[in-house]
Amino acid sequence: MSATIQPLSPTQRMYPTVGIVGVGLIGGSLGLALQHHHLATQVLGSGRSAANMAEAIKIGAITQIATLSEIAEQAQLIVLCVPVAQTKAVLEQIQPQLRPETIIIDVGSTKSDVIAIAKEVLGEQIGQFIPCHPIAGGAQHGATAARVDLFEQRQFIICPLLENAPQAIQTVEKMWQQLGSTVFQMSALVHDHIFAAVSHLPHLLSYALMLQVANSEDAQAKFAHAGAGFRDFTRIAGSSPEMWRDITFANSEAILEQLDDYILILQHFKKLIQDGNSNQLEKLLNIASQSRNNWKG
Ligand SMILES: NC(=O)c1ccc[n+]([C@@H]2O[C@H](COP(=O)([O-])OP(=O)(O)OC[C@H]3O[C@@H](n4cnc5c(N)ncnc54)[C@H](O)[C@@H]3O)[C@@H](O)[C@H]2O)c1
Ligand SMILES: O=C(O)C(=O)C[C@]1(C(=O)O)C=C[C@@H](O)C=C1
Repeated sequence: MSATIQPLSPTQRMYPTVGIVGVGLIGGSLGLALQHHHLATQVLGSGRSAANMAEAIKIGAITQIATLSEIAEQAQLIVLCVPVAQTKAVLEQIQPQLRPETIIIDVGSTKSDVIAIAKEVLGEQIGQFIPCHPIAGGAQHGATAARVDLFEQRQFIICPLLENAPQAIQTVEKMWQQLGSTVFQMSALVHDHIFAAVSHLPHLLSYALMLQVANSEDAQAKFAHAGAGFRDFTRIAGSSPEMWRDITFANSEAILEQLDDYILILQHFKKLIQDGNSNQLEKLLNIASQSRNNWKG
């Protein structure tokens, strides 16, 4: 845990120059945190929107705006913090200048698709790519939403490739531990299955409920009187539509499985309500309530 990890001296910095591609919520928070913990001397940032990059400089998330070529030439660590469907375009631009000692990691919410793209673009250099995913975030997006403490007391997942050097994985692990995260390793398949259930499906459900209420004739009255339950359930419906469109299609197989199971439960609930079967409904609500109350998340 972060409390037991000693800070590094400047000479021990693992990656003196870090390049962040996509300086939004995650990229911006990483830039702030790396500098706060003195883990990088220079943080180069590359992005798609000039206004967002200006904000990234203003809040100090990056020390300099750079092109992808400059990042590939100068950074010891490159972190891809773009929506997952942008991975291919970014890697294709980095690959021609990629130095053999540079490590690339990503923070994408899906892993199998990102790994397939990285293998396709990087070919024999795939060992330099370490697939990652911080389980930290929020519904706001862009550099304005960046937070220096975003990764503290959060999980960080690595889905190592056979081609990755153990030493390179250890260095990435150590960096995220210094940022306050607890690091776990798992396969991409297991990762995508788990997060389809506990992250991707909940986001789709939240968007769906928001749509249902917003599209109803008396939407104004509903919004005017909605309380904490609706607010909690729909918080994540304010998340980036581009990011969630990409995640949904990147992990569609696992998400569809979870969606089918969820629909079965909803249909079962519907039948119990139609039949007036309050005993059975209460039994199921009890199981769910106990599971939620026992969950330490
Ligand atoms: N938001 C979360 O809760 C969360 C949590 C964990 C992981 N992630 C993953 O992190 C990544 C970034 O998410 P975010 O929440 O920071 O989103 P964000 O929208 O805040 O930031 C993404 C940034 O990438 C930039 N960008 C998009 N395409 C680009 C391109 N081709 N080249 C350069 N920059 C480009 C955008 O302009 C934006 O500033 C996504 O892959 C997402 O799946 C998000
Ligand atoms: O805190 C939030 O709002 C989040 O949705 C964060 C959250 C999640 O827990 O589902 C979202 C996407 C990720 O890839 C990781 C974390």
